[in-house]
Amino acid sequence: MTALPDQKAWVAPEAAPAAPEKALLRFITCGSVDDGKSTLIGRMLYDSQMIAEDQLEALDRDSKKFGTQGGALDFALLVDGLAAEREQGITIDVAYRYFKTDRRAFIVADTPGHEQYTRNMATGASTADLAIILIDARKGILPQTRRHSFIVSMIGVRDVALAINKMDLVDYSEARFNEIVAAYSEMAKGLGFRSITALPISALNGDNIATLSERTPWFQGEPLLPWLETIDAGSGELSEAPFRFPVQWVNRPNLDFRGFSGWVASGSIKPGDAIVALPSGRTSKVARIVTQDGDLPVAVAGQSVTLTLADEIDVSRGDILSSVERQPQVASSVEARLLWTAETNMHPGASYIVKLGARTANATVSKVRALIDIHTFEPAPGKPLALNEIAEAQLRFDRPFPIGLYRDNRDLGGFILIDRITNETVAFGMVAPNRVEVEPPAPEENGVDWARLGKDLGEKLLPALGGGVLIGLGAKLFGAPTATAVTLGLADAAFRPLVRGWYGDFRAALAKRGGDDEVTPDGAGI
Ligand SMILES: Nc1nc2c(ncn2[C@@H]2O[C@H](COP(=O)(O)OP(=O)(O)OP(=O)(O)O)[C@@H](O)[C@H]2O)c(=O)[nH]1
Repeated sequence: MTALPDQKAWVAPEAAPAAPEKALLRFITCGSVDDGKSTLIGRMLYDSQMIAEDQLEALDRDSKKFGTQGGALDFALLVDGLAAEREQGITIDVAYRYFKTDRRAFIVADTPGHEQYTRNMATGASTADLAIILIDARKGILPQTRRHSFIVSMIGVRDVALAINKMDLVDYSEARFNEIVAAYSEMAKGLGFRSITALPISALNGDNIATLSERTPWFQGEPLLPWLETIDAGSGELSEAPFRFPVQWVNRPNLDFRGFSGWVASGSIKPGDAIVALPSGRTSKVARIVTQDGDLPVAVAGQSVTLTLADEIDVSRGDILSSVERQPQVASSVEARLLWTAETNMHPGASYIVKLGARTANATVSKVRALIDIHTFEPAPGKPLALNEIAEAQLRFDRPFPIGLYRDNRDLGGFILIDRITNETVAFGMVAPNRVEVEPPAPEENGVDWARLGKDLGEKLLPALGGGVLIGLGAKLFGAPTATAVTLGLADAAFRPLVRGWYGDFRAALAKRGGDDEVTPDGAGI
């Protein structure tokens, strides 16, 4: 057996005092295919000494068999667990990895770079506090970088690490790094990130991962792992927000105890505080905050507890207990962003099941207001959604829900749509203010450009026919389709070749529209 390379010790900076236990940090790695996501995660596991001796031996064996590094350790193999993806060399599912350093524990979602797996990426992002967006230093910003950045922002991730990877392949060029950072900052304007922290790295060689690299003396920032250990991402603001407690379970072990179990989605609560149960609107006061380790004097965002109330009010699974002064809206119609995740297209007007927290209802997409063009982030005319498309839409539920904006509270603003028959999740939804409504261009109706038709009639056909006045009158009296048929009927045999080509397009458009009695199926009428 070949000797394994020494596992680089991950040492916390010397001066750092024994840090208090930090909250778990959930993050996602995303980027285009082959940007090095799996390699980066493998490298982080390795540098934080999270790889057991036997795993390291297996990695060494696998690296020789499948690796891309000429026998040296190929860290991507630690993470790309599935046999199929090893053969194809791509990540096809979301792999969650747990690792910890002396100062923090992490859960990282490694998500696929391929476009058809955008939904997996969105799944990974839905629990993340932070995103590492990888960019191959040679390639710069790719379409997937834009798509992933957009989805990450839509799903509520506010802090981003822009990891410009494979710096070894661009000679650790400061100019190239700055160029990509500038382009990304420009692109990300309007995505609403709170912070973008750029780092030049080589996941393969370990540059700027655990320690600062001598090969980038120009880099003034922190290496990735120490930065991840200390960043305050995600939930800080939630403790300041109004109290929201989605009830996951009505806990009734005996006649003397009735508690409501769940987790504090935002804000804080203490015994004696007034609450309102939604959607019923009944009010009471918190009597006790019960946990396995005894009663608490206060519970804050992120804690799982059981609340007992001073009064016997009707509360069921899926209800929200809220602060009385600042209550969420209770609504049966919402504006939302939808990411379509099903292979089958959206059926306009169809009824889906909406699941928001522990509550479900019937839902219809009443209007697709605008599609979001993932390359320009600009809205385009709305239409039923296909796989991986994103739209701003209006939904109607058959009963009222307590809701909130997703960006304020994922628990009250995030939902999924489920197909009633296949039980498949067809869309992720986020309650969001509607920005725009884009209607399809008015003259184009049912595939027929009526304006162009009229223009062509006037400019080309009618002068030739010499019957302009009559046809113009016909158009006014009968409307455009009938007038066109009349025109065609009047056309002299001499003009038939001209008319036929033009008429063929027209007929195809009408056929798409569902046929028109005045037009014979094979065009034999002319
Ligand atoms: N030279 C160099 N190669 C790298 C670096 N990071 C990753 N690679 C190589 O780039 C290729 C792709 O890396 P992966 O980690 O599999 O990429 P990925 O982004 O996980 O790709 P998918 O799983 O297909 O989404 C592999 O051959 C890696 O060894 C780096 O910093 N420098």
